[in-house]
Amino acid sequence: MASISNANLSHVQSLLSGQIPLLDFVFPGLMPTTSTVQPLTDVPTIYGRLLCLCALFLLFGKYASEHIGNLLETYFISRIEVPYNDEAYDMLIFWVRSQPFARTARASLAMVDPKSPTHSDGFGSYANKKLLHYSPCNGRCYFWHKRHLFVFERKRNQGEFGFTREEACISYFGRNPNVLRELLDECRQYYLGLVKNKTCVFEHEGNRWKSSKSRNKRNMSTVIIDNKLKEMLLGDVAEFLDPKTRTWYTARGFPYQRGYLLYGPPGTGKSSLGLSIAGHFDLDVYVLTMSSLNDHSLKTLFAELPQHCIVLLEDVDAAGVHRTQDGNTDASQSLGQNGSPQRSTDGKVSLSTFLNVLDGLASPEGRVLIMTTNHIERLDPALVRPGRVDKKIEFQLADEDMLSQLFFFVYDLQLEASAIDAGQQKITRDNEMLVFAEEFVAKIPKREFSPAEIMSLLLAYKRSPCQAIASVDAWMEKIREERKVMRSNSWMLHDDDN
Ligand SMILES: Nc1ncnc2c1ncn2[C@@H]1O[C@H](COP(=O)(O)OP(=O)(O)OP(=O)(O)O)[C@@H](O)[C@H]1O
Repeated sequence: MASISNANLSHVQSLLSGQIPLLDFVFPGLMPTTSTVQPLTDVPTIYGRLLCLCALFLLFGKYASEHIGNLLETYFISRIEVPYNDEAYDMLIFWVRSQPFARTARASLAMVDPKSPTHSDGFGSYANKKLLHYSPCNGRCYFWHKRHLFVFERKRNQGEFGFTREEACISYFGRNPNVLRELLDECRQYYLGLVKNKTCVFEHEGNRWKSSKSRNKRNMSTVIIDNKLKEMLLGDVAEFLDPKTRTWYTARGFPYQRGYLLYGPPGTGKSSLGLSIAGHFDLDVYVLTMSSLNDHSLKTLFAELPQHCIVLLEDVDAAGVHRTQDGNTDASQSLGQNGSPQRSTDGKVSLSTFLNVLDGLASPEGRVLIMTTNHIERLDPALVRPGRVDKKIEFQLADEDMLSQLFFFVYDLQLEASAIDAGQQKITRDNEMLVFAEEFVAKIPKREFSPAEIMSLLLAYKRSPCQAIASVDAWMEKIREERKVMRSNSWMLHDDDN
């Protein structure tokens, strides 16, 4: 028996000493491991030899599996990486979240579903409040889809400026890249279904745009401004977005871009109009917050804008766009806060960079810039010159026509609901509403209150036009009083500054 086992062992030993160079040939890089292990096969006892053999096979198994894994990945697996800052990332993640395999992943990311209610259902039950949704995270998920085996990988780590960065990749066992493209197209369709009738809003994280939220499209009819002005603006944007206009610009060497400055008192509908234009033309909105930018990030962000989008820069006067006292738009001058020129060493945006970026040399074509301000007089003339700002549109406090439109805007919908009982009754209500509207308009001085203020009164009595009319006097007193207090506070602040 012993002689058999000794013969076997010596056979294995000779086999190994013969096979190891062969293994090194098949699996390059294995040499250092095998040469370390080879002296161990000379161990005299049978148990020692068996132990060495086991260790050798384990090492070999580990190496072989890695090597085979790499081979498979290189030659038999197709893969698509999806960058975090691209909208394709949202497309993939939203789709993954909706899939059954996302619910069974062992490592998941939990987040509150923004669409779930944030309040109780009115009967004290919180069953549906702040529901969580889960998506696979930090690991691999295998799933079957349309008869193919896919792998979804996602990693989260700390990125620049303390922002969380993620990486995602989707791969499948096969050599046809179209299978992955078809899957991503399915993700795209799913995402487009989710954001249908929504305006996608992007904000910046460091030097990158990131989709922040999508909000319901705001209908143009919900922004009450002079109708002619509205039509002029819609016509202007429509003409700009027309492909023929692009060809016209290109033929003449003009940068294909458009800029609007909406100015006027607070609460007159400037931002609302910007968002409703985006909704009307189905454009995404990119919101710029100048206070968190420097020259480099501003240039990078403009360079990464897609074709045809709206760039919204609110309260541009608060970004402190000024000229130096010697009249230069020097690069060392920055868009600091409170309108005071600052040196660019503090990492803010310099006026000259801002103007260059607006001139469009580094930005993609087709962007529509909408800037809003309450103080047009504080803006540097260079900023608002034609070419940078093509149209300046003034927003005003509510006049007679706007007051009446706002009144009907709030109560007209109720009128529609009550129109179920149609006929004579409806006509009577219509007449009644006209009388109410006239009474309401007559009580409020023109150009004293903003549409936002008027809206706040009407919404407080949204079910009772009579009560709204009855409350007008007290409400005006309250608003005037509040304004006085605010004015005296701002003088006090001003005195303190001195
Ligand atoms: N012209 C308007 N028509 C309809 N709603 C309006 C109008 N103006 C203001 N509102 C309402 O008032 C609120 C504030 O409006 P918005 O933010 O658009 O004003 P703004 O002019 O941009 O103000 P600010 O200059 O302070 O940024 C919104 O809820 C909006 O619906």
